[in-house]
This record gives sequence, C-alpha cells and structure tokens, in this order.
Amino acid sequence: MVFDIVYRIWYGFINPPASTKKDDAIRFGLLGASNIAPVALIAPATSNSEVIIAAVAARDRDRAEKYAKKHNIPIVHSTYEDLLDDPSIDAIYIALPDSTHYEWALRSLAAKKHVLLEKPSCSNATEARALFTHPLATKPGAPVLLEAFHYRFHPAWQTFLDLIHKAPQAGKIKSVSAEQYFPKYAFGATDIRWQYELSGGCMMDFGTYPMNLLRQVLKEEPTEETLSAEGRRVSFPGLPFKEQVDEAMRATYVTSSGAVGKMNADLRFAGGWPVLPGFLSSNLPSIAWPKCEVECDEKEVEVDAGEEGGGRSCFVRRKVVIWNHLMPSIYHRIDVEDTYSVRRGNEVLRTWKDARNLNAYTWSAGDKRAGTSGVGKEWWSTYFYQLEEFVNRVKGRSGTGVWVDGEDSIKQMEAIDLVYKKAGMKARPTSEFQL
Ligand SMILES: NC(=O)C1=CN([C@@H]2O[C@H](COP(=O)(O)OP(=O)(O)OC[C@H]3O[C@@H](n4cnc5c(N)ncnc54)[C@H](OP(=O)(O)O)[C@@H]3O)[C@@H](O)[C@H]2O)C=CC1
Ligand SMILES: O=C1OC[C@@H](O)[C@H](O)[C@H]1O
Repeated sequence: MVFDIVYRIWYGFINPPASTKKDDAIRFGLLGASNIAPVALIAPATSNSEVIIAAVAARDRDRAEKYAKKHNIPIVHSTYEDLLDDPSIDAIYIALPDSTHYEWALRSLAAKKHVLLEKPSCSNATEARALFTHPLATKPGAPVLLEAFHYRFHPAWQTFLDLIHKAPQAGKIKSVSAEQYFPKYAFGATDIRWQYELSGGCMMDFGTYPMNLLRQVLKEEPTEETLSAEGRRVSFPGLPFKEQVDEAMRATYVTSSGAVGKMNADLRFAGGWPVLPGFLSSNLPSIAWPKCEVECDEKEVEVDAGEEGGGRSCFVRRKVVIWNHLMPSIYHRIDVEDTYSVRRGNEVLRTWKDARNLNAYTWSAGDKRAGTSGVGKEWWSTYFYQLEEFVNRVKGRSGTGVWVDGEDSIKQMEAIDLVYKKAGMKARPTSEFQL
C-alpha cells in the first residue's frame, strides 16, 4: 500500500509523464505566479496531450520570469492585461485572491478566452450572479467557464454519490456530515486566506468544499430558516477586520424532508494531544482526514422468501463514509455498511450487517463516464480529471458528464453568504468592476 501511495504521489504531483502535444492543444495562460498552479494545472497539463501551459503573467515581472523558468513556461507577460491581449492564448487559469476572481473572469471572457476559475468562484453571490449570468458567459458560443471544484471530477467522489443516490440499498438521506481540517500554522498571518479585503476566511477558502458536499448529497439548498452557523475568528494579532475573518466554521441545515446536513471546516486545526497540558495541546497543529459520512433511512427491499417463508418484509439501512474526497488519488476509502433486518409485523426474525470498503482511482471499465478518454490513471489527481473534462468542454465533446454549471456556482456563493450572515459576519465585499 505504501508503495502504491508513493507511486501515485510521484506521478500525480511530482513527476507526471510528459505527453506529446497535439497541434490543436489548448494554450493556457496563468494569471499570477500562484502556489497552487503547479499542482492544479501545470502537472496535469504535462500529461495532457491537448493542453500547453504557454504563458504566465505576474504583478512583478522578475517573479514571473523565475516562475516561468522553473516550470518551463515559454511566454512571460508583465501584466495580466498583456496576457489577456495575447492572441496565442486560448484559456486562462485564475488562481488569484478570491476578491479578484470576478473581475479577471469577466475580463478573460471579454477577451474570448476560456476560463478555469479557482474556487470560490467570486467574493459573494451578487458577484457570482453577475458573472455566471453575464452575456459574455451565456451567449451562444461563449467561452467555457468553470469553477474549479476539482474533487467532483474524481471517480471516487462520483462513486460515493452513486452509492447514496442510485444504489437499490440507499433509502432517503437522513443525515450527512462533511468535515475538512488543515493544520494550524500552514498559512501565516499575511496569507491571502486571512485578508477580509481579499475575500479571505475559512468558509471562503476551505469551508466551501464541505458545504458543496452537503449541497450535492442533499440536493437542496440551505435557507435563512434552515441554516445555523458558528465561526471561530482568527487569532492573529493586528490583522485588519479580524472580527470578520473566520479560521474555522461549522454550519448545519435541515431539508424540507428533515434530512440534516452538518459541515465543519477548520483551516487552523490544532489540539487533541492527550498527554500534553491543555494550552500546549491546543497550540500544536493536528491532522485529520477529510471525510463525508451519510446515513440513509431504512428502506424496504426484495429478498427471497428463505426459511422464514412468506408474510415478512426485509429492510436495509445504509451508511456510507468516504475518507479523503479532497485528495483521493493519494489514498481514499469508501466504507459501505448495510444493516438488514427481516421482520414479520413488529417481530424481528433476523438481522445482519453487510460491510465492505472500496475505492475508485479510475472509472471502472464499462462505466460510460470513462468516455472516449479511457478510464483514467490510478495516479491521476482530481486536477487531472478536472482538466480532462475542461478540455472535453472546450472541444465540444460529451466527456463524463460531470460538471459544475453556473447556476450551481451561484447557489454555492449564496450558501457561503448565508453561512457568514448566520455566523454574525459580513459577506465578502462586492467588486466595483463592471463590464
Ligand atoms: N483547487 C485547489 O486545490 C486550491 C485552490 N486554491 C485557490 O487558488 C487561489 C490562489 O490560491 P494560492 O495559489 O494559494 O495563492 P497565492 O498566495 O499563491 O496567490 C496567488 C496569486 O495571487 C496574487 N496575490 C497574492 N497576494 C496578493 C495580494 N495581496 N493582492 C493581490 N494579489 C495577490 C499573486 O499574483 P502575482 O504572482 O501576480 O503577484 C499570487 O501569485 C485562491 O482562490 C484559492 O482559493 C488554493 C489552493 C488550493
Ligand atoms: O484544497 C485546498 O486546501 C487548502 C486550502 O487552503 C486551499 O485553498 C484549498 O483549495
């Protein structure tokens, strides 16, 4: 198992095999010399014969040049505008502070470029509505615009959804809990994640994932009446607008049918060190797996009459947990537990559990989502699958069918705004940019 993990990390994150590029490969330009691009786009592009990372622009030309050299990017532009004006570029990757996503996405669309836009798509729902309903994004033949919710494109997450939405053992969803943790001190006080004016905060940066998980599992949006939330403010001394910046967020909502969704995101996760004194433990960083757990209501299923004969019914109650939906290519596990009970009236004749675990590093052979591109590779990170799908859209191919449409991205930002409101914090400021 350790060998498999190392193998997948090596190819998926460190040294992806290079591909020979096709003549009509999509030429990407990067806005900003960001930390995330090497993992989220440059590595997957290396192995994708239909993608070339052709250009980068940064606010500081020296920085851009160093970055270009390190990552073998042939063109350097001195400004973001210059990159958008470059006719050799087909698509733009926007990995900038969240406060700037709206403006640069609109500008990119106006320059007729496809856009891979980092999550969260915008600063708030007002911006998201303006962006995703803008004629530049919706008119026939408009460029492709995708909020980069990478985890959704991996077969592991889609398999998990199938197990709770499509499997015959899956009753109505009763509860779902989604959690993600990042160790304390990973991001210092000056990081974009903690700046309110750059639309930072845990809910924006990290909490957006577990909220997205809940929305997909429950297939219903939170509302003023159904959602409650509680944030933990950042503790960096001297940080402006500290009261508005969350380092962790919990939220719960209940659907019209009574299903309960709970999320917990902590971007400065610490504590839980049992032998240490409390103050020490609470300052020591901790790690925990990202996790999503779903319980279904009991459901009646058909079984053979068996020894008990007729007049009895069989019920199943399903529970499914996915461990590490966020970086599943490194390692993930999906636990499925079905509890059966055969009853005649109120009399329980027999109960048993059927527990198993599975994984899905690739699409299974025969799964129509494997499409024309094949089943994928064990070591493909979520970002490889996402890029594959982005390319399919640009090329007008049907692909896996997994996508994040504009309406979904708008609803996601509405949910984030609502969480802030309910936690007694402000939604992030709206950009004044107009087009
Ligand atoms: N999909 C995923 O797994 C991940 C997504 N992200 C998302 O990607 C985006 C970027 O994150 P990350 O790469 O960690 O960020 P970085 O800290 O690397 O910043 C990205 C770029 O933003 C610009 N920038 C930085 N600070 C400022 C500032 N104060 N004012 C204006 N611009 C600034 C810089 O551009 P320049 O180079 O031009 O100076 C920088 O290169 C975020 O939206 C984040 O949510 C982040 C991590 C993981
Ligand atoms: O996947 C992620 O992990 C760390 C976060 O800060 C980042 O922005 C997010 O996308």
